[in-house]
Amino acid sequence: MDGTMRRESRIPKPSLAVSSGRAALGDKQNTLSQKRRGAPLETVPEPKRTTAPAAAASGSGPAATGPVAGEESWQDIAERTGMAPEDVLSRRLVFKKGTLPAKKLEEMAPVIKELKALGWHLKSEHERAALDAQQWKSHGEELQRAAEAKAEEVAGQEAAARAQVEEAKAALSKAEAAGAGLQERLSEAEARLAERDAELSEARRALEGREGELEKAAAQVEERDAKIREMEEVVRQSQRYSSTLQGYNTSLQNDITAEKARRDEAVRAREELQGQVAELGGLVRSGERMLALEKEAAGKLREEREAVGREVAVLRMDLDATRADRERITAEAKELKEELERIREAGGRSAETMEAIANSKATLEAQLTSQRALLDALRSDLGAAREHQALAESLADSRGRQLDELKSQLSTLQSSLEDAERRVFESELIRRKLHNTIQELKGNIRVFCRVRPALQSELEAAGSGTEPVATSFPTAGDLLGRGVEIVVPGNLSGQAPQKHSFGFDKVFAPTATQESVFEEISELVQSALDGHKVCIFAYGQTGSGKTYTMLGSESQRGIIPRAIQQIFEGSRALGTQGWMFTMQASMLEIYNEEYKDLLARGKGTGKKHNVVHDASGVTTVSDLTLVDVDGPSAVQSLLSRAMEKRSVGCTAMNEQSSRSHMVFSLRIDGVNASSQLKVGGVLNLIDLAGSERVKESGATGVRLTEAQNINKSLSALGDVIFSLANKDKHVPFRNSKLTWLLQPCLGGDAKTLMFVNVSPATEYANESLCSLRFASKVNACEIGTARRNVKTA
Ligand SMILES: Nc1ncnc2c1ncn2[C@@H]1O[C@H](COP(=O)(O)OP(=O)(O)OP(=O)(O)O)[C@@H](O)[C@H]1O
Repeated sequence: MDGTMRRESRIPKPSLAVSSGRAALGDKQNTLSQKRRGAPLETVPEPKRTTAPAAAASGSGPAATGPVAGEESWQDIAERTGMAPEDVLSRRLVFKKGTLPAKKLEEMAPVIKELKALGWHLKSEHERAALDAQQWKSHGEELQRAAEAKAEEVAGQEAAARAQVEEAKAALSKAEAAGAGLQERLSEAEARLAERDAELSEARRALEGREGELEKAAAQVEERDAKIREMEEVVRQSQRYSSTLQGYNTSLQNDITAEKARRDEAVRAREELQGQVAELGGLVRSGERMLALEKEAAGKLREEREAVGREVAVLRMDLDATRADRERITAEAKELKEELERIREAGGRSAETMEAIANSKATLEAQLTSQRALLDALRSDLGAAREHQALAESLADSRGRQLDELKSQLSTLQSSLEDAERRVFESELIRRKLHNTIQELKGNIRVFCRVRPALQSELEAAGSGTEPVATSFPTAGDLLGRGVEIVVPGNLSGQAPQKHSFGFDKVFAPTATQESVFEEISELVQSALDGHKVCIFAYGQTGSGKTYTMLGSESQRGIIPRAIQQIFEGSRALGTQGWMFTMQASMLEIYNEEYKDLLARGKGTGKKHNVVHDASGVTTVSDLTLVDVDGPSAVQSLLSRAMEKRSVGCTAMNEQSSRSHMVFSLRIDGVNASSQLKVGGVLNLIDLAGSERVKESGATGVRLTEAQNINKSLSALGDVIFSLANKDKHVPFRNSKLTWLLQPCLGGDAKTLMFVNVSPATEYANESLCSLRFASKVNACEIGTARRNVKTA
């Protein structure tokens, strides 16, 4: 309920008790006076009649002051006569002429009585009216006082409300100012965060750059390592060859002083190189250690960066929360403002609203305080994060400096390596030259051994407790890179396992690639272009990797395709010196002691062929298809054609076993128009069929015949080699088609290289031992000095 109404109801109201006898007149008078004032009838307050005037009430006063007891009152007269006071007052007494005064008095007596009663009545009415007026006056005064008090109260309330409104306004503007400050601080914090983010991403980029440099440095170190290994290998070869030099032909006595000087030079160079290698090794190791430290530091840096990133994320979350709070506060302030507006508009002065405003203000203040605290915390967090960043940056700087140092060390290393490489290259040239001279003078067949990797089937076949691999390689000493050891397991008759060591011109371990193998023979291939007869053949047990070494596959190209490519590239290079080359290729196989033309077509197929060697060492195979070739692709298509025809079968030891000896022959004729020189070289590349223990392979039928023929021809090859080694007068070249075909290579003026292919499996250790023994004999076999076929045109 409205407070004003409550207060008005408390103001005393004069009560009016109207006597029933006077009601009509009073009502009439009231009505009249109201009409005169023009005020609405129902709103006129009725004065309260207290008591009648004392004299009239008691009736004990003199006649002049009140009616005489027993006299009729005006009310009775009016009731009786029905007259109104006006009727009495306006009545005129008319006497007949001559009426006596006594009579007149008598006639006048009732009128006088009526007038007296009316007079008394009017007097009492007047007194009553005066009393009422008095009461109305005091009531009016009371009302006036109440109104004044109320006005005062209202004015006080209004002033209080106004003060509260002012206070709320001040609180609001304070809140708004605080909000604006908060906003400002938030944007500042955001700007700082953005700055921080940019700094962080820059640091991250710098770090990535450093990481890239680290990787590059690591790659360089690896490259250097590989080069050092290569250098070590070269040094070892130098060692080997320098020691071989000592034992060589006494016929070189005259040259020995010069050779010795050269050898000493090589040894000195080698020692110097060894020293450099050791030094470089130390440098590389320290570089590696530094790199490891660097990597560790980079890892720490990365962790710190991640920690900073996490802190930034937390800060961002805090900032979001602050932003949400700020928005909430802004919304509340807005609501408050709206509320104030409403209050202002309504002019309401509700104490509750004021209280609510005060409460909101207090809440606002509390929130502002907490926001301020949060901002302080944020600020301190930002400071800490900045410190972290500075630390990370200084760390990155020091890492950068270390990296620069490392780089400069690496460049020093690089230049000393380049220097060492140059020296190694020079000494390698000397070594090769020396080696070729010795080889040519010595005139023996060179032997390279290649041990293939263990096949999955071999690893699986090895029983538990049996070592699947029987071969090993010396890791130091004179035989490093050219030695191979094989352990032949013990047998049931009590024979203990036996280890056998062999040394060849070169030994390729299972890890050797096709490329590295070819690199070793490329010079030999090159000499075919110079007019030499070059013969490279692969010998070994079935499944030991002969075809893989000679032909390889599309992705792992072997010696034949690589040699062809080199010959054509070399011929093109010699073209600039005036050389013109023509080349003819042929391919044959010896299958079951028969020559077969692998390039024959139509009528040519199935023809019988004979081999003839003329006095000048030229070998001719009758009716053999000779194809002019002008590039590697032409030869490649011939190879594919031939391989389709070659006799291949599945044996117990090899799914794709070559059942024949395959001979690829490239005749190279060169003419130099300016020097009038002619050269005639031959490149024979031979993939022999594999030796096989018939008993163990369990071959029958066709496979048995093939195996017998293969073994027979290989044993004939052995006989020829041994005969040559013994310097027998008669060498049984004619004992097989193979030895007859290879006669010029084995016993003539050719440069011959034999690959002995070996399986590493313990299962085939006995066969491998046989192959290695055979190869050893071949290596010791002297076949004469290689001769270059050069004539004047
Ligand atoms: N160096 C090597 N690296 C990987 N695999 C090899 C290697 N040498 C040989 N092999 C694999 O060994 C298996 C036998 O090799 P390959 O056919 O060359 O033997 P082979 O001596 O020619 O046998 P055969 O005398 O029966 O013809 C093949 O699967 C071949 O791919």
